[in-house]
Amino acid sequence: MLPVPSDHRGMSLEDDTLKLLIWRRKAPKFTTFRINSLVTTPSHCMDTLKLALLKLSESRAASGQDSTVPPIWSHPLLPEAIAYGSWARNGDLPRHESEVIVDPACGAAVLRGAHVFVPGVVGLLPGAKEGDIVSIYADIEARCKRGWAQRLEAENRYFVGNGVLLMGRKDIFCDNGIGRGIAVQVTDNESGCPSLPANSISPGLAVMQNLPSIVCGRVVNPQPGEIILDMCAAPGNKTTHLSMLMKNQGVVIALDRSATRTSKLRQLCKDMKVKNVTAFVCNSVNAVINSNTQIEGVKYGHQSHNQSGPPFPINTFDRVLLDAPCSALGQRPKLEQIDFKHVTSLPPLQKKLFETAVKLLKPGGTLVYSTCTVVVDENEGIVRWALDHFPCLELVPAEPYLFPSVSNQDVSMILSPFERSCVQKYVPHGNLEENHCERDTIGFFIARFFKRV
Ligand SMILES: C[S@@+](CC[C@H](N)C(=O)[O-])C[C@H]1O[C@@H](n2cnc3c(N)ncnc32)[C@H](O)[C@@H]1O
Repeated sequence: MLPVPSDHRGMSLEDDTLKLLIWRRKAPKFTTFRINSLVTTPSHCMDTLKLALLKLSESRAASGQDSTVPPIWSHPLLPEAIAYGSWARNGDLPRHESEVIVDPACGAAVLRGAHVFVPGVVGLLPGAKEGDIVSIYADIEARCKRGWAQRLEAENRYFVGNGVLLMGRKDIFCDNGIGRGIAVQVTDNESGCPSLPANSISPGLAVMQNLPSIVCGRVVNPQPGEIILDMCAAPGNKTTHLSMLMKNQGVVIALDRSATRTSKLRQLCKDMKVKNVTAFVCNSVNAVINSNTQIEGVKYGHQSHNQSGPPFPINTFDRVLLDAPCSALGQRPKLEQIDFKHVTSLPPLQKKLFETAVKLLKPGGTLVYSTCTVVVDENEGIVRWALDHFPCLELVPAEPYLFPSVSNQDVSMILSPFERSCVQKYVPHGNLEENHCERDTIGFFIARFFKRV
């Protein structure tokens, strides 16, 4: 069901895909990190970030830009979450004659504070040369082939920032494949998000993670010594959070269908000194031993587990996180068009994965279902289906709550008032000027179930 439901805080997004598109294009004004308490403290990371922001602000002051250091906070309920704000802005950024066209993913990265790397560039006007001051536009309609040499019409492009061109066409669109390095040093982006150097916080000390994803790990609430399944785990942001909450004690089994993403997960575990995660490349739909072939008496104790991959016997895990593959319409900034066919193809896969999750969960265990989308069929629709199909499941409050659930007509027809009060949903809201890190964030959905004994 699209578009997204209305929001009780005021703005209705029903039947208004355009508003969703506008919201997706804006970067949240806050950049959130999750601190790895296995190896560091929030205050250490906040001090490091403060220093990095101060340095940036000095260089901005030197070039005459607004240099008020963005605020930095730690979250009162989630000590592992810290966030910093954006540069203040008086008026619009100037637009320059010389233009660089980038692909939508590169455009979104610029809005998040990145520079423009060569592979992201699709177009540059003839005659553009190193040292030119340029405006950067994203090719939101995917009109340009690599090497494009004209201006894009206003309705097909989206302004993301300004910068200094560091190389000309010849180096960017070189004949022998794709060049490397920074093509445009971004001096100001449209979102005001600071361009902190990638290594501002050493790898392993913290990861950039949106606030609702951090809440999701807390809703799972894993305990030291338990055995946890993370069914769609890569690249491991939530897996490593679970492990951190368990103080590295117990077992986390991380599954993902993508081998490349699973390698990233393993690397993240290494960087973060996470020791109780074992990862497997696996289609999680098939992660349960078929009931006909179930091996009686196999115990997945903490010792044997490291050697034992999927499929697993039924009733194996204390807690299961199903952070499902989804349409990701809550992710922002995103500059691509929405692929509606893809959106409608997802609930059948989500249901198959859910069915496996229920089988693998121990009676008395906790199942958390989450997505980073705002589509009702992928969220409340799955909860309704699950409650109707699995009498063993009970919907329980997805605490801790940062956001109350959403009430609107669509959702009221699917979930009862009590059920609506249990789930947690982050949705776009009307006031794009909202200035709060819990409100100006990504779209996300969390539901928690208890499996009756
Ligand atoms: C929302 S992302 C997971 C993000 C991850 N939980 C984190 O916090 O870093 C969804 C993941 O599901 C994986 N996936 C998709 N279909 C799957 C399947 N049938 N079995 C296992 N993983 C699957 C994708 O490869 C992708 O990595």
